[in-house]
Amino acid sequence: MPPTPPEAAAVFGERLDLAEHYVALLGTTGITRGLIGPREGPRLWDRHILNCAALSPLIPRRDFTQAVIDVGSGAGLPGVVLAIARPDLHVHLVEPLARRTAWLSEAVHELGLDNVTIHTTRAESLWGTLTAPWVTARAVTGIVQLAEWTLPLLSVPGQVLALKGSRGPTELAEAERALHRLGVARCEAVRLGSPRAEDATTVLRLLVDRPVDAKRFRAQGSSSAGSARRRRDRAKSGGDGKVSDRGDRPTSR
Ligand SMILES: C[S@@+](CC[C@H](N)C(=O)[O-])C[C@H]1O[C@@H](n2cnc3c(N)ncnc32)[C@H](O)[C@@H]1O
Repeated sequence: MPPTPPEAAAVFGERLDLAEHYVALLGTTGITRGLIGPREGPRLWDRHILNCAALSPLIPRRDFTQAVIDVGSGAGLPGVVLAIARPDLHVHLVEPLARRTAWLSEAVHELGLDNVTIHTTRAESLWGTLTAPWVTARAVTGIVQLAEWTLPLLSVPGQVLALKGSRGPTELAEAERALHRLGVARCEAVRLGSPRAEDATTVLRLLVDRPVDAKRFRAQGSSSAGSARRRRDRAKSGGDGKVSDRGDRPTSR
């Protein structure tokens, strides 16, 4: 297993042993069962764990439990990392592929995490049944399609936090008008500095201050304008937006 970097202690505090255990699971059965690419083993900490943990300071601590919906969790990135770093949060992992959620269930059980719920389904199928003030996602799809899938999951006020790489600000600039049309009140690209990051990390933050009606997206989803926008969005982001059962690419950060 890759050695634990010194920054990890500051991020995980007394739950560092849990983070190390999760890295060990990712680096063994996570790889053999195809949840994470075989070349990711040596860079699990830098490219995955610390990259995902960078989201944590964007969710302020409250004196009550806040829910987070992590969409397209794959091997639990960033949802499991947040659940380990932040026992004050309850994290819902949303992942449609049963093969992946089977591994996630075993991992969550082995880590003894009691602040995680796993949903084997697509984000859109939870519209009207699950809401939270925070939605997180990494490497799932382009920002406009992600907004379509996730804005109906937000309680108000609420935020989508999408982890991106150095191209994040450009992606946001290109998507801003479409995002406002979908009901986003404000959006910004937050640059996160990490001395160990291979690539600059950006979080695209979408703020919503009134409920977003999912019916609008159902209607848009059937329109040719909606389909054309999604095709453009996918092409720009490199995200496929499809649910395929191949091994995860490292990320499209
Ligand atoms: C490239 S993987 C990224 C996994 C993880 N977030 C990471 O950074 O390693 C994208 C994941 O999104 C899931 N996904 C695709 N469409 C989805 C949808 N509509 N709702 C929820 N998850 C979806 C896929 O099954 C896949 O596991």
